[in-house]
Amino acid sequence: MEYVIKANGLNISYGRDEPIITDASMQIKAQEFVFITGKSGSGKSTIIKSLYGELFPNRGDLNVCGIDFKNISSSKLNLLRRYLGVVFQDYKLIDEWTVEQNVMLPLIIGGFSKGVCIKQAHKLLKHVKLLHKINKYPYELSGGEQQRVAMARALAHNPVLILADEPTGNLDSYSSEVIWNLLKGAKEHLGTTVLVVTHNIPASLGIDYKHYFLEGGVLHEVN
Ligand SMILES: Nc1ncnc2c1ncn2[C@@H]1O[C@H](COP(=O)(O)OP(=O)(O)OP(=O)(O)O)[C@@H](O)[C@H]1O
Repeated sequence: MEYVIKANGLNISYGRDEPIITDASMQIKAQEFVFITGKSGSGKSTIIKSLYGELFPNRGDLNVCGIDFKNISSSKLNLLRRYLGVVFQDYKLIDEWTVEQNVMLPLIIGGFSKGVCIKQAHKLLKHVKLLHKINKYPYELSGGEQQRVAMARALAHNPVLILADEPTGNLDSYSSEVIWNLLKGAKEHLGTTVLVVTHNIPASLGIDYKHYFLEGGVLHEVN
C-alpha cells in the first residue's frame, strides 16, 4: 500500500451546522510522520475523527489504510479500526480495567490468545516505563502515566497508522519525551505511519516530517 491516507476535497460538518472542513486534501505515504497544526477550533480534531470513521465527510473522497469510505460497511469499519492506533489528549482509558487490561484491549479485539496478549502488553509497558504499574487502575496514575498507557495500547497491535490528537498537550517534559520517542520508534523500527495533531511541533524531533496547516477548512502543506 503506497498511500496510507488519500483524502481529496473533504467537506465535514456536525449535523446540519455549517461545515468545519470545507475542502481538505492530503496524501500520506506509508511510514511518513505528519503533523497537522492550526488555531484552536480550526477543525484538527474533526479531521482525526473523520479518519477513524467517527464522523463521515459530506463530500470528497477518503481512503484510509486501503479502505474506501464510499458506502463503507460496518465490517469494513471494524477492519479499518484494527489497522489504527488512536491516542487522544484525554487518554480515554477504561476506568474499571487495570493498566495491563487496557493495553491488551486491541489484542483481545484482534482475537489473540491470552498468552500473546499478556506478553505484548508487558513488552509495551516496559517501553513506556510502566511495567511496575501493571496492576494499577487509571485513577491511580498521573496524567502523564495515563497517556503513556494510552500510547502502549495504541501500539499494542502493531497498527498501520497511528492517529494522535494532542498526545502531549497536558504532559510534563519526561512523559512528553517518552511519547515522542515511542512515536518516532514506531515509524523507524515498525514502519508505522504517524499523524499527529498538535499546537507545537517539538523543536528537536530529529526526523523528517510533513506538515499541514489547517486554516479556513483547508489543509495547506507547509514546506
Ligand atoms: N460534537 C460537536 N458538535 C458540534 N460542533 C462541534 C463538535 N465538536 C467540535 N465542534 C466544533 O467544530 C469546530 C472545530 O473543532 P475541533 O475540535 O475539530 O477543533 P480543533 O482545531 O481540534 O481545536 P483545539 O485545538 O482547540 O482542540 C469548533 O468550532 C467546535 O465547536
